[in-house]
Amino acid sequence: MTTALRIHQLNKHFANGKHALRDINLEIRQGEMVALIGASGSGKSTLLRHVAGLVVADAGEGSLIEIDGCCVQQGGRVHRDIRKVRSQIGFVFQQFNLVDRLPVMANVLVGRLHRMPLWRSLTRWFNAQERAMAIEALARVGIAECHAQRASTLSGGQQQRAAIARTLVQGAKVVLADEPIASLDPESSRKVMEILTRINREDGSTVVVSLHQVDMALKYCPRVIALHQGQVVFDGAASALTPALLRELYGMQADEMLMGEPQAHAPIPLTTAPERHWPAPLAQAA
Ligand SMILES: Nc1ncnc2c1ncn2[C@@H]1O[C@H](COP(=O)(O)OP(=O)(O)OP(=O)(O)O)[C@@H](O)[C@H]1O
Repeated sequence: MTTALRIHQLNKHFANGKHALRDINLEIRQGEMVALIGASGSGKSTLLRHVAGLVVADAGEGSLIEIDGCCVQQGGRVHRDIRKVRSQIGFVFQQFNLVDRLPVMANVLVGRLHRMPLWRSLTRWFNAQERAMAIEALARVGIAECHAQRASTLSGGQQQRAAIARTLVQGAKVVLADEPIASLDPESSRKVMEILTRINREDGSTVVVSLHQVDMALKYCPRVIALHQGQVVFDGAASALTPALLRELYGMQADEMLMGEPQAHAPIPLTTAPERHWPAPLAQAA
């Protein structure tokens, strides 16, 4: 299987001196569904933003990020062809990043802009085929009937689904989702995770999703990468990440990571990862 994402020797110091990412080396194969977990401030967003080329790493000979063999950034410089590489990357944000006053359809069609001739992207003139594609994407995420509504009139969960539809019309090979369920209720969270799983399975897209809730990571993602203070402290099968190991890695912070939102309904398992039942706070698990 080909490598979808390669990160080599990545370090990031912010201007205030914070060493946010430390010697990150990772390889993610095409078609994997991977959870990025870690306590608040562990570096999840910073890492995903580097992968999308939104933030540059420390200057350094060896540092490299590649998507599908194409350079995103190297040695602290974003590649000159970053626009082309970015067209392969769909980014789903915690706060959806939709234009509130525009209809849902127009928000979704934004995903096509990079594939259109310049004159059309400037005038935002979309043809019938593109519109049909947007409706189909909205149908896949279950909100086709909302296409004409202003984005601001949708619930949080529906807005996040519209944001995912935008990555579908974009044709992104790699979907990076940064805390996509952090501001959603349990039912909406479950729907969003199931949609991401379906995209991964049906389209073969690589999905990397950062999550606060360990239970959601284990439920939906066969592979988990855990960050702690900017370092990768675990990278392996979800089934290997036991509560004891989590406590070893995070100490008291593990309790907070295990206390996800209670599930409104028992979710349908969609991954090959075994169903896991976590004792609520780790403190009680010993
Ligand atoms: N622009 C910045 N300038 C300085 N420090 C920053 C900046 N952005 C992030 N940091 C710091 O880098 C560290 C990692 O932050 P990051 O947002 O990546 O963590 P996170 O794991 O995504 O956290 P959360 O789960 O709370 O979103 C934190 O200590 C944060 O304060």
